[in-house]
Amino acid sequence: MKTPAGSASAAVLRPRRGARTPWLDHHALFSRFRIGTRLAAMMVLAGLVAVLLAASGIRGLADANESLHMVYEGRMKPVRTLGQISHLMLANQHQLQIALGQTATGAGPSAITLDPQLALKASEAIERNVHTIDRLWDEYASGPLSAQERTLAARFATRRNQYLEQAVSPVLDALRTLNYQDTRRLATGARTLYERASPDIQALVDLQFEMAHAAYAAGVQRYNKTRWMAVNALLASMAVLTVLGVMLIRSIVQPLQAVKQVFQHISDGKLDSAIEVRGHDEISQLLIALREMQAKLGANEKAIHHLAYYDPLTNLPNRRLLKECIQAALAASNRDDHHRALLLLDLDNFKTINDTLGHELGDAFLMDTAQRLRHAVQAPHFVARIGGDEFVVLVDRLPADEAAALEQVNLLADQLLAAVAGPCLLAGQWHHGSASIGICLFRHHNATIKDLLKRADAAMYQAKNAGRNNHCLFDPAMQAQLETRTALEAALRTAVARGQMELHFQVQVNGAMQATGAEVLLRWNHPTHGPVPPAQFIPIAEASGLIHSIGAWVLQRACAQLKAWDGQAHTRHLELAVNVSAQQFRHPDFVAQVCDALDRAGANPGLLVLELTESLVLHDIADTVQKMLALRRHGVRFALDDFGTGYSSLSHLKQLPLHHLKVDGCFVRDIVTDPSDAVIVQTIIGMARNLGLCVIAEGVEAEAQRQVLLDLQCPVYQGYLFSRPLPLAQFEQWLGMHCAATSAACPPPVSPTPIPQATP
Ligand SMILES: Nc1nc2c(ncn2[C@@H]2O[C@H](COP(=O)(O)OP(=O)(O)OP(=O)(O)O)[C@@H](O)[C@H]2O)c(=O)[nH]1
Repeated sequence: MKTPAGSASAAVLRPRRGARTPWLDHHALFSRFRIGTRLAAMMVLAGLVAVLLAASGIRGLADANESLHMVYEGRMKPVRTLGQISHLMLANQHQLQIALGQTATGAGPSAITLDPQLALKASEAIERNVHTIDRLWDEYASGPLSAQERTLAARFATRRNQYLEQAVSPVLDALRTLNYQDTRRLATGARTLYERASPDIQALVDLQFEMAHAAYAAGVQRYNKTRWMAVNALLASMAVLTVLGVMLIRSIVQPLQAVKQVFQHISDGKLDSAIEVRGHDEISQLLIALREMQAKLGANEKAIHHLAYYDPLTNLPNRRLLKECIQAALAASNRDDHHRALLLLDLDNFKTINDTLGHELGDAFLMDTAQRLRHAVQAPHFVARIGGDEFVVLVDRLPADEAAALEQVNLLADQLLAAVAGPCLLAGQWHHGSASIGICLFRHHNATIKDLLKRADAAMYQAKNAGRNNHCLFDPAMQAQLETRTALEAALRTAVARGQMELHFQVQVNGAMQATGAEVLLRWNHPTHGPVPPAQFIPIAEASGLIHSIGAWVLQRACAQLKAWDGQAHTRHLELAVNVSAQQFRHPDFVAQVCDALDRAGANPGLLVLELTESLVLHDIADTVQKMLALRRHGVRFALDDFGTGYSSLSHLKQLPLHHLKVDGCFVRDIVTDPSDAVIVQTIIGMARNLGLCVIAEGVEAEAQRQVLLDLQCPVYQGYLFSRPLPLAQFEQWLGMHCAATSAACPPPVSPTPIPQATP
């Protein structure tokens, strides 16, 4: 039997309280959402992070661009402008030097004049430069200036105005008048004013460089800050995304591993794992489906186990489970000194309940009996139904002392018999059952399961033979009987082929002592055991299934005999009655078997009488009638054997296509002395007459019995008074001696006569 799955498996799938694994908590959080939703959320989050990082990068680039712009536009352009102004002022000095370089000589020192062309050119260039300086300065001064710049610019503007007004304007006049001396003097003054203004403009330029450097440093700082923020944001978002990603992956992978584990448990046959579902996602739904599947598989396995190990009718353990328990008891008996016992309980005459009340009530009786046995047998003992009306009780842990063990087991057997004997209401009537119990004690693993069951079976048969409703202990002598039975079964298999089987014939005569037929009786002459009684070998043949081949052989021989007698005048009228066992009759091929035997022999079917017992006929009345009618259509006749001992009802009799009723010998035995037997026989004869049946009285052993039967107008007799069953040759001899040349078929029924007074 399967043991329940270990708690380890449950622990894997359902962590202990307070020791919950982290993934399950993540799972609890995550599994509230579907996996698709989780993945989409993760992607959106990653997208957002990417957008934020890109935005901060773009912003950093914009800041850097702004810094560059500031350096160029704000500082480099003024530097160039101021440089141009300085350059133009220097260029003016240069023009003056050129103009002073070529002179014309007049009378006296004051007669020296400037070259008109060069003077003109210089004055025009200086004028242009002055205009350009004005424009550039206006351009510079109109731009955004810092306070320091404004201070420096104001100083430079003063110097420039001095330069223009005190130097440039007079010098232009001197140039136009070509006055060398004035031009030379004013040029020197202009240089002085230029040199005074030049440091101011240089200070302005230096300031621009300082401010450009400061703007550059601010740009670098902003760049570093942006880079720091970007890198940190990237690292932080990567860390967050990694943690979330790992949690997301674990929230999917680990539950999937749990699913895999559930599958593993299921494939290992552990179907009671606790599967905890804590979310609503796809895996949770899968786990729910798995839990349902596991529950269904568990239920199916239980059902299969129950079907395999329990009897569906009584719900008691069946033979298979019993064998496993006996095996365990045998193993345990190896380790201790306890006695143990098997009690095989077979209900007495249970077939009769089936036959008379029907199978349904038979089933009800079995269920009721099972219930009683269940109550009578307490743990550690064990009761099982092993088939039909057979139950086995395994008694565990009896005392080591044999006498004490026997005492206990006998007590239990008495209790079981009392339990079976309790009243049971069947079809409105109280029924008291009884049983026969075979007991077999064992210890120290001294037998196999088969041995033990065989021993209990042998003891049970002993109890049956001892009159039923009792129990019997197996003893080794029974073992010998068992072995004999086994040996007989082996010998029986080859008995027909070896010519050990023989038919004997017991004559049946009419009132005029004329032979009307014979009953065929099978005899087995065993080479070493001698003649084996039918009561001994027929049950073996039935139990082993050999009855089919033996029965077929008997039919073939009987038909061959009918054919043989057909050729002689004094035997051609004789009927041959063949006993048919229940197993043989129930075989689906029985009708074909009989027809085949008749056809092969070419015998007259009207002379073949098949003898059926009441219990056989009533077992399955519909099947019986169907088979009898099929054979009847071929001309075969039927006799109801042992009539009066069973439970045939008139309604059953009416349905059966019978030809003979055989009155059981037990009514004939005391017919002379017991008026009730005479009344019974007379009633049977009267009834048979009314039903158109021929009566044959069995067991007629005395002339007085024959006389009474004759008075009762019994038409046919059989018994030792006329002849014992004889081998063929002696039977034919008997026929020759007693009724040669006489012909007598079973006479028609006659009207009943009053019952004669029995003589004491
Ligand atoms: N109702 C019913 N009958 C069953 C079931 N299984 C077997 N049987 C019948 O039980 C009967 C067993 O009969 P036996 O034990 O051979 O004979 P018996 O009449 O009990 O006679 P003894 O055992 O010799 O006292 C047979 O007729 C079977 O057909 C079952 O499940 N339900």
